[in-house]
Amino acid sequence: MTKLIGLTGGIATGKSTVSKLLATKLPIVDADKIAWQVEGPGQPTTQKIVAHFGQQAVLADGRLNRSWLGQLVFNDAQALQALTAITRLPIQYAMFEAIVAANQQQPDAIILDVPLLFESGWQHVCDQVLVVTAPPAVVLQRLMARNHLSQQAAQARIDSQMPLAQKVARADVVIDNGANIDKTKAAVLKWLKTITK
Ligand SMILES: CC(C)(COP(=O)(O)OP(=O)(O)OC[C@H]1O[C@@H](n2cnc3c(N)ncnc32)[C@H](O)[C@@H]1O)[C@@H](O)C(=O)NCCC(=O)NCCS
Ligand SMILES: Nc1ncnc2c1ncn2[C@@H]1O[C@H](COP(=O)(O)OP(=O)(O)OP(=O)(O)O)[C@@H](O)[C@H]1O
Repeated sequence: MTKLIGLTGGIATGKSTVSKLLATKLPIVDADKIAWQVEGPGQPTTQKIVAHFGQQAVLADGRLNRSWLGQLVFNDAQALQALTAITRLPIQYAMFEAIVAANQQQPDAIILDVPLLFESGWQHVCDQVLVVTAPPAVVLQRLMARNHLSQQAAQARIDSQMPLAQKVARADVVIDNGANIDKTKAAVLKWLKTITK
């Protein structure tokens, strides 16, 4: 039977990097990608975001104004809670659809790449949960570089999530992505052998 494998970790620890390594062997359901679709121009969820946060939440062409909204919610816990209350269920529903579609190929496992896996309760339907980690200073540097954020803005994003140590404590498997990518690749391939036929 197809296993459901949760893949999570702190922001910018390297979930997408690990997910890309796994994607060569297993189907991936990517919650961030699904969120982009659910929050696309004219989507019901986008309309609800505008109704709550105002017209500034979208750009002139109807796309979500991610930098404006990110700046707001990652510095205001109540705003983040309001956004999550609007987006959580539509994202989960779209994820169920993607899981059903992936299951048609009867793979050994389906990877659920979900940044907010524990916060959303997905661990309860997963056979195993993989948590990707890296040291705090490395995470901060990677986040600042990738998203062109100041140290303060990057730290605010990190602080808006469940602490990484709590995620690690709940992991079945910890993938350390603090060093170079070759080390991570070796760990991922080793784990993969335990899952695939
Ligand atoms: C706030 C938004 C507009 C910021 O967009 P931006 O392009 O700058 O960031 P991106 O979407 O790439 O998210 C980056 C990371 O932020 C973290 N993050 C995103 N949403 C949330 C949230 N609701 N709570 C805590 N952390 C979050 C995740 O680690 C994610 O990987 C965007 O993240 C969003 O719409 N979030 C709500 C949807 C959601 O919950 N997505 C997560 C799916 S599990
Ligand atoms: N082992 C590594 N060595 C150097 N840089 C890395 C390594 N792993 C990932 N990175 C870089 O760090 C940044 C964060 O990685 P990635 O996007 O995979 O994290 P993520 O956990 O998916 O992030 P988010 O939670 O924001 O979606 C990216 O710019 C990526 O290229």
